[in-house]
Amino acid sequence: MIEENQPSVLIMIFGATGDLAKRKLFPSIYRLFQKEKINKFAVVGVARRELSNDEFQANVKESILTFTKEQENVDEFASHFYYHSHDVSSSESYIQLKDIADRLDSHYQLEGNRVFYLAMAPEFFGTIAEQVKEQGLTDTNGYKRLVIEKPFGHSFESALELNKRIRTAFEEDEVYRIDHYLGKEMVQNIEVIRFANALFEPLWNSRYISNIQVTSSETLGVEERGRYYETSGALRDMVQNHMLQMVALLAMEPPIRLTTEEIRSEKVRALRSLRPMTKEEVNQYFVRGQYGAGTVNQENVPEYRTEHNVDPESNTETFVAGKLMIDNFRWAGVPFYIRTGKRMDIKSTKIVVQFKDIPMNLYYNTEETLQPNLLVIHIQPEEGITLLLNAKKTGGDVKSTPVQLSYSNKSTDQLNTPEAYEKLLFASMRGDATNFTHWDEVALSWKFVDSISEVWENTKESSFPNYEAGTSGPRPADELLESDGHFWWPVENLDLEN
Ligand SMILES: NC(=O)C1=CN([C@@H]2O[C@H](COP(=O)(O)OP(=O)(O)OC[C@H]3O[C@@H](n4cnc5c(N)ncnc54)[C@H](OP(=O)(O)O)[C@@H]3O)[C@@H](O)[C@H]2O)C=CC1
Ligand SMILES: O=C1O[C@H](COP(=O)(O)O)[C@@H](O)[C@H](O)[C@H]1O
Repeated sequence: MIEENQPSVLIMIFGATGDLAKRKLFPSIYRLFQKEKINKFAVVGVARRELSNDEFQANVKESILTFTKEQENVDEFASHFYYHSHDVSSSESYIQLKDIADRLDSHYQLEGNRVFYLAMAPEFFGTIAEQVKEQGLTDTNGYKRLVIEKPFGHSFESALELNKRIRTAFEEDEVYRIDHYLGKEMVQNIEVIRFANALFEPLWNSRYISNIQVTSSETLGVEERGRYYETSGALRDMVQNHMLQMVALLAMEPPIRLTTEEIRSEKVRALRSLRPMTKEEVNQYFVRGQYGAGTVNQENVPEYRTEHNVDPESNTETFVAGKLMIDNFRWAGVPFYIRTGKRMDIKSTKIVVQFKDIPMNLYYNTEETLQPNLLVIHIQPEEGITLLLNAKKTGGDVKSTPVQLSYSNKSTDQLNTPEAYEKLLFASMRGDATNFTHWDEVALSWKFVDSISEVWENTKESSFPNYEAGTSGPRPADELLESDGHFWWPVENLDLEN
């Protein structure tokens, strides 16, 4: 059941001295507090290093100032934070944590509601879930929920193993697997655009749509995450979760109701319809890349293989492009192209829906530049929608010209959209699991991605590095579309401002 606003809750953050807690979690909880969405709450931060409550609260205040640039009510806010120095493998430490939790529960009247937020390296996820149960932290009168960060496993087998361990302590409906793309405003908007518009709903199928392109490009490199990224690559880091989640939302059938269960079940059906590939077909449908040295935002940047904690002969992909076919009645024959990479020319996530040409175009003779209709969903950095149409060129002759109808979220609502983590944290407190990934989605995504990684991990890519940093990726990614008679719509030309 989804609770009303102002849930009372004790949040236990495992990994409270880490990067995610500092950059995303403390600022998100602060914004919820400032918006008065929570007032009866306490946070226990858990990590190995020794800190007093005062030192921890000082860290929280510094994070608020750095990442929100605000400090109103920050002392009062930080007074809700407590710290427990803890090694995740020590049972004794969980017993002390239980004592702290019980005391805060009664002090703040939190009704026994507990969110366990795992913001630590994934190898600890299973142990923490088991320990919080064994040491009685989950024996509570209120709800108990586990919010779990990515990556959820490294393959289908490892995800299955992790899931079994978690499920010894939490039911599936108590597990909130984070995919932060599902917290993004315009990703959540996909369903509304599709299902609330008479203009699009009837056209959303293979009769009218030529292809759909989903691009998520980053200018950042691998930064300090070389050790993790070497075992992950762009396929596991971005495709298994964010990219396939966006495809599922674009491809799913309308749910019969807007409930968590109905939406999830339609997403699962869409993922089940992904056309499987044989080993021989993988490189026909998918292209991998790795960045070489280049220039990004006027700065010279090194090649991936010389980044910190990266093998100088690394076979890890930092770029993936792929063609997904969804073998069901609605999408037969319509390619869904996806593309994601690090150190590309632009930071941008966009979806382009390309409609088919009309059967007979009266303007072919007079106008060479007639374009297909496009619906562009701008996920980030700008948020909005653009519809590209053809209209009459002003003047005497009957000639057509492309025109754009644009809606920008920010300029229309005059609001800063809430950060994804703020929305997801609040949803987990309220028991709304709609924008978290169900185990069935995770399992299907891993099975699909495993079929690609099995081939890539067993064949060294001799062309690596095959794209220069600061570009739009390797040439074979363009050829993937050209062989179907398509091309990638250039994301920079589709900006809302243009
Ligand atoms: N950072 C980000 O932007 C994102 C992170 N994530 C995910 O979030 C999770 C955390 O990432 P991030 O914050 O970057 O990681 P960090 O390495 O910055 O933080 C790890 C945290 O774990 C604690 N820790 C490590 N070992 C132990 C132990 N044995 N017992 C108790 N605490 C321990 C560390 O504290 P101490 O050293 O004091 O013990 C620290 O608080 C990962 O799963 C990551 O994949 C997902 C998306 C984005
Ligand atoms: O999950 C991840 O996402 C980020 C990209 O997120 P965005 O919101 O900035 O688009 C990516 O940099 C990171 O490697 C990956 O783990």
